[in-house]
Amino acid sequence: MIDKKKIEEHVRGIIEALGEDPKREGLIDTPKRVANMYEEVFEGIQYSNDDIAEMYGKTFEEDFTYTENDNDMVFMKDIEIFSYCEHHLALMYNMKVNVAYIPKKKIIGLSKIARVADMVGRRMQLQERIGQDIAYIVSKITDSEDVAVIIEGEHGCMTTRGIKKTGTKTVTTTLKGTFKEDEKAFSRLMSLYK
Ligand SMILES: Nc1nc2c(ncn2[C@@H]2O[C@H](COP(=O)(O)OP(=O)(O)OP(=O)(O)O)[C@@H](O)[C@H]2O)c(=O)[nH]1
Ligand SMILES: [Zn+2]
Repeated sequence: MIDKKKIEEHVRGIIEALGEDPKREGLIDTPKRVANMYEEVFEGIQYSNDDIAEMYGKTFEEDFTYTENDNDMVFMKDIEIFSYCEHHLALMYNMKVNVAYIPKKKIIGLSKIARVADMVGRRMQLQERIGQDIAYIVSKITDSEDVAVIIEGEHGCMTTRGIKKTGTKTVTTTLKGTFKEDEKAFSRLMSLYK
C-alpha cells in the first residue's frame, strides 16, 4: 500500500529544501496533491506482472490454431500511455504502445490489452522494461509465445533537462516467438506498424 502521509512529509521537505515556503497559500496543499497524484500514477507498483495478468486475464476461447502457419495476428496500435523514468522520475510522454500477438486458443478482450499497457506504465520504469512487462503479461494471458511490443516515446529527462533534445523519439521493440524467429512474421508486423 502507498504511504501517502510519508509522501506528504517528504514533498514538504523538498519544497523547503528548494527554498520555498511550504506554508504559503499556493503550496499549502501541494504535498497532499502530490501524494494523491503519486497514488494514481504509481498504482502499478503494488502489482506484480502476474497480478496484472490475473486482473485482466479474462479471455474468450476460440480455436485459431488452423491459421498458425499464416501468422495471422492481432495488432493493436497507438495505445497512448504515460510513465515515469526511474532515473529522474521525469515524465515519459507522447508514448504510443503497439501490441501484436498470434492467437492460439485464447482471445484477449481488446480493452484489456490497453489496460495492461496503462497499468505497466504506472510504475517507475524504463521504456525497454515497459515492453518486456507488456509482452510477458499478454503472453501469459493468451498462452501464446508469439508476442511483439513496439513502443515509441519522448522522455522528459531528455527534453526538459540535461541534453534538452526536444522532439527526440525513442523506439523500442520487444519480440518474442515467431516475431523474433521468422523473417516473414517480422516483416508483416513491420508493414502493419508503418
Ligand atoms: N535505456 C533507457 N535509458 C533511459 C530511460 N529513461 C531515461 N534514461 C537514461 O538514463 C540515463 C541516466 O543516466 P545518468 O548518467 O545516471 O544520469 P544523468 O547524469 O542525469 O544523465 P544525463 O541525462 O546525461 O544528464 C540517461 O542517459 C537517461 O537519458 C529509458 O527508458 N531507457
Ligand atoms: Zn530520466
